[in-house]
Amino acid sequence: MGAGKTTVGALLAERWAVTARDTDADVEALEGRSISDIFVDSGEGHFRALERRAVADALASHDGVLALGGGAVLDPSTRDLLAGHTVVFLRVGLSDAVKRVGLGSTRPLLLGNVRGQVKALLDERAPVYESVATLVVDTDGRTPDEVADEIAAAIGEAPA
Ligand SMILES: Nc1ncnc2c1ncn2[C@@H]1O[C@H](COP(=O)(O)OP(=O)(O)O)[C@@H](O)[C@H]1O
Ligand SMILES: O=C(O)C1=C[C@@H](OP(=O)(O)O)[C@@H](O)[C@H](O)C1
Ligand SMILES: [Mg+2]
Repeated sequence: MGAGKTTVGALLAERWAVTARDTDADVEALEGRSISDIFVDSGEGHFRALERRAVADALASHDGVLALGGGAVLDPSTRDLLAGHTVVFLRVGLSDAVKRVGLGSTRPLLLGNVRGQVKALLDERAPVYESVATLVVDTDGRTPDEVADEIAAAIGEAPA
C-alpha cells in the first residue's frame, strides 16, 4: 500500500496507449460499495474471495496494465495465474509508504497504527512480492512519472 500501483499503473497504460485496470476498483464496482465497507461489513475473508475472482477475471479478459491490491499475491492461486505475465514489484520503504498513504489512511488494514501496520506488512510480504516479480523497481524518493519511465524503459513496448 502506497507503493504507487494504482497511480503508476495508469501512467504506464497511458504511455503504452493501452487500458489501465485496477482490481480494487473492479471489486468496488461489482459490489457497489467501498473496500472499507466490504472489510467492515463482510470481513477480510470475503474481500479476499472477491479479490481472487477479480484478479482471475481481469487476467482472463484484460489486455493492458493491471494494478493489483497489495494483498492479492498472498493467494497461491493468484500467484499461479500470474506465472507467464510480466509482473512489476514497486518497492517502497516504510517512510515513503507512510507519507504516501497518510497517517489518517482509510485503508482498512492500516487503521489505528499506520506505521506499525505498514512495517509488519512490508516485512511479511516482501519475500512474496520478490518471488512473483519479473521486474523490481525502487520507488523511494521518485515521482510516479519517474517510476513509470523506468518500467517503460526496462520493458520496452507493452508486453504481449
Ligand atoms: N512515487 C510516488 N511518489 C510520491 N507519491 C506517490 C508515488 N506513487 C504514488 N504516490 C501517491 O501515493 C498515494 C498512494 O498511491 P497509490 O497509487 O494509490 O498506491 P497503491 O495503489 O500502491 O496503494 C497517492 O496519493 C499517490 O498519488
Ligand atoms: O495490502 C492490502 O492487503 C490491501 C491493499 C489495498 O490496495 P492498495 O495496495 O492498492 O492500496 C486494498 O486492496 C485493500 O485495502 C487491502
Ligand atoms: Mg491501489
